[in-house]
Amino acid sequence: MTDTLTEPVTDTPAGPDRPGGLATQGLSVGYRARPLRGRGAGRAVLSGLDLRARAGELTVLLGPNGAGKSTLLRTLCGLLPPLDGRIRIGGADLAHQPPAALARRLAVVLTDRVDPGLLSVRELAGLGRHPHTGFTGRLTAADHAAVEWALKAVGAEHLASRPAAELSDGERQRVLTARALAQEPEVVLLDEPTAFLDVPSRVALTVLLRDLARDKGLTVVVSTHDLELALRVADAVWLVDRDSRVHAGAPEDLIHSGAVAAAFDADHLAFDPASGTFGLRRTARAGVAVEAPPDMLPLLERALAREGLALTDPGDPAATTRVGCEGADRFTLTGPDGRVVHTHGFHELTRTVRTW
Ligand SMILES: Nc1ncnc2c1ncn2[C@@H]1O[C@H](COP(=O)(O)OP(=O)(O)OP(=O)(O)O)[C@@H](O)[C@H]1O
Repeated sequence: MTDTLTEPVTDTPAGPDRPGGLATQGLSVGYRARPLRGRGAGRAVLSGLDLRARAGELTVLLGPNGAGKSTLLRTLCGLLPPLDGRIRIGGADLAHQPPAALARRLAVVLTDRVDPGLLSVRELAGLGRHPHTGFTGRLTAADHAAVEWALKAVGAEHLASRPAAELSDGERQRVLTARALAQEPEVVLLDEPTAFLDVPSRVALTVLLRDLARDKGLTVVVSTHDLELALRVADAVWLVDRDSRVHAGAPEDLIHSGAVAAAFDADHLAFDPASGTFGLRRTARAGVAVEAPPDMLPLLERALAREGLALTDPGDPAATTRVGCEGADRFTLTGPDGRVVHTHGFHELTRTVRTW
């Protein structure tokens, strides 16, 4: 399912591709053996990659810990030399691009700690403009406007005058993303940009990156462990599986092929292809007959599953426990021995059935 660098630009059936984008051909990424150790050519983490991130799309890189996501992103931005193969940005070979030209086309946010020294947030974001400034490095009005826009886009304009060294992890992550956007590149590579963000901010940043890709024709590649969010928002996914194979396609392609489940299912975690969400594997020890309004059923199912009880039909004669709902969060429990207990709230409910 992977795209190749040589894939022709097509206007059927998928519609015309925008020019630009990022593509790899036969790419191997990894680490060369140190000369002193003198042990061969080094270790490939991922090999034979024929991948394509399209302009105008958010491509999300997924995979378990240690799968090689950071190694791939570092190679794509030129920080690590490829062990083999080629990388093209907008059709031009990465290896042949002068650093100054590359800096205008490609922005990167990695997970490395950045020491901002005495810079303010605005000045730190302003560093993103340097590939565009002249010899003096002085920012023009247009540069300042780009910085203000980028800070606003990531919801960090209120931080602009603060010393960057004082930022929280999540605030710093936003500002570094703003620095990359201020650069106005063709391609943006971000390694776990949502790692330190709270849930609403994760959603906001991921949607922002997708919208920027679409509205401005950017090529955006983001690694993340936010699987469900990525599968909902991303236009395309590169998924590294446990055997170091990379699957590429729309999220639904990889859900449908079983690649998502194969990469992440574990002892306690199971992927549900119908909803595109992960859930805890449940091994019910008994059934519980529940009579409750429909809006309470999902919450009761969650709470009781934690206690090893699976919901059954209210009329099920085999159910040893019964739960009735009286109003908002008041429950009547009938235990296996016929004992009746009235509880208030889900915590009392679960603590009670745990003792039965
Ligand atoms: N500098 C290095 N030298 C040698 N091996 C390295 C180096 N950095 C990482 N590795 C190894 O390369 C493999 C891939 O690591 P990488 O950091 O790319 O994974 P990742 O998918 O980004 O993981 P995570 O989700 O935990 O951040 C791992 O086995 C790691 O130990």
